[in-house]
Amino acid sequence: MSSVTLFAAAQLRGIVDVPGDKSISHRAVIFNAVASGSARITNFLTGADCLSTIACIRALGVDVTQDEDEVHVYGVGLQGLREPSDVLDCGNSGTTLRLLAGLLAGMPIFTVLTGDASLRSRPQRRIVEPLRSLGAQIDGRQAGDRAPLAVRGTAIRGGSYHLPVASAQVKSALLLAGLGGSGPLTLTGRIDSRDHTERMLTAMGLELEITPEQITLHPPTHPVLPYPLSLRVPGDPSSAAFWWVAAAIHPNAELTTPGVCLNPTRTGALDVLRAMGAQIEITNQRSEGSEPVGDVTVRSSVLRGTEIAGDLIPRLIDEIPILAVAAACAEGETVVRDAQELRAKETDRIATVAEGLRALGGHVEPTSDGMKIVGLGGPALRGAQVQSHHDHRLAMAWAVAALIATGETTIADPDSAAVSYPGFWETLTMVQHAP
Ligand SMILES: O=C(O)C1=C[C@@H](OP(=O)(O)O)[C@@H](O)[C@H](O)C1
Ligand SMILES: C=C(OP(=O)(O)O)C(=O)O
Repeated sequence: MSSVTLFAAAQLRGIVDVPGDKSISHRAVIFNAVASGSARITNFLTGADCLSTIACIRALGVDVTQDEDEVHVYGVGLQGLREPSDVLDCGNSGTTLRLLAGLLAGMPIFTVLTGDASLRSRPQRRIVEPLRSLGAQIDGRQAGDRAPLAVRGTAIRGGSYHLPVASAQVKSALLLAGLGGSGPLTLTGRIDSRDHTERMLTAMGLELEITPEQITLHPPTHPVLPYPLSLRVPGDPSSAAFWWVAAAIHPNAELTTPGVCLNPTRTGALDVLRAMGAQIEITNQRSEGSEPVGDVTVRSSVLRGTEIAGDLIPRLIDEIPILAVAAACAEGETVVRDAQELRAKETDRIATVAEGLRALGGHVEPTSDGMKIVGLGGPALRGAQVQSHHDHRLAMAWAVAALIATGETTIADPDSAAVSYPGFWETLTMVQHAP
């Protein structure tokens, strides 16, 4: 489909089972690939990014079966990955490329990691430099800053690294390299990004010492480690956020997203929506495997502007495009700061969010590390032609805007939503027609 045309919705109602979390789905396959047995993963995200991870792991000689959202991974142990006969295609997925680069840095095989045009334009020095400091032999275009990356697996040293940016991909790449290291690896600095890697590796029997200041990983001393980890993947809060904002900005709405991951490193969007005055109810809070989950209901709300900055940023980085739509419909100004990481995503999301919101009648000023949005004082966007630039989060953010915009909204390249949210467009129709 080259474009989709949408109109405002009369109402939004229903229970939306958002797909499994993308970060946890990637990790469940990658970590279990080097475990000492087989694992069953349910509610796996079948988005294109996680399917890229499965394809790469299979190319490394690991049996992975997939039947809809149920995946079985037959782990080969830390010594068992096979050298692939071709390059590994990570598609659009930064998580796939960066986590695999870290894991493969310490394996006795040669691999080349590449991806689509967007992924090949994203910075990789952030993983290449720290991995090299641990002894990794890794190179790529632009002195190692751009994929394709060539990884000549070698002995990895223990040591320490100070993370300058709060990136879970960098943190995880280093921890995965450390699994094959000759001694403990300590990470300091910005370790406050999503912590699924730490939770899952701990659940797989590895020894991690975690304090607010540092993480130390001890390489496994027994071949039975890591143990396989079967799990049900909780719902993805980054996907649920589209429905939370849709319900908050629409004047006749109530949407519930059950079973969403409520890991505190992921709940920044809920905190911001609450600060903006959104009516949010969280029920049925429980633990699923290593993660807290709960059911989130959001109702029509009157929103006011807020500040999104500092430590909040890593807790909602992927939700900024949809939070910008909420800000455009609020009363007063919203300022996003400290979010220069947005420029290193599938698109430069400071530039592309500002462009799209302006086309829809929003008042947005991009800044070097974020944006200023002067709200329209209510759901007063107007339909327009908007670009998704093949960025899944933009395609879905503009679809939510269309639900309250006047006239018709045409979104180019809507299929990119399937990178993280297969079924998004069907659900968009469903919530408008639920009784
Ligand atoms: O580790 C992960 O699963 C992810 C980390 C984040 O990226 P950074 O590590 O670049 O912040 C996020 O944007 C991405 O969607 C998923
Ligand atoms: C940035 C994202 O993913 P990745 O870095 O894995 O491509 C995203 O899903 O918004």
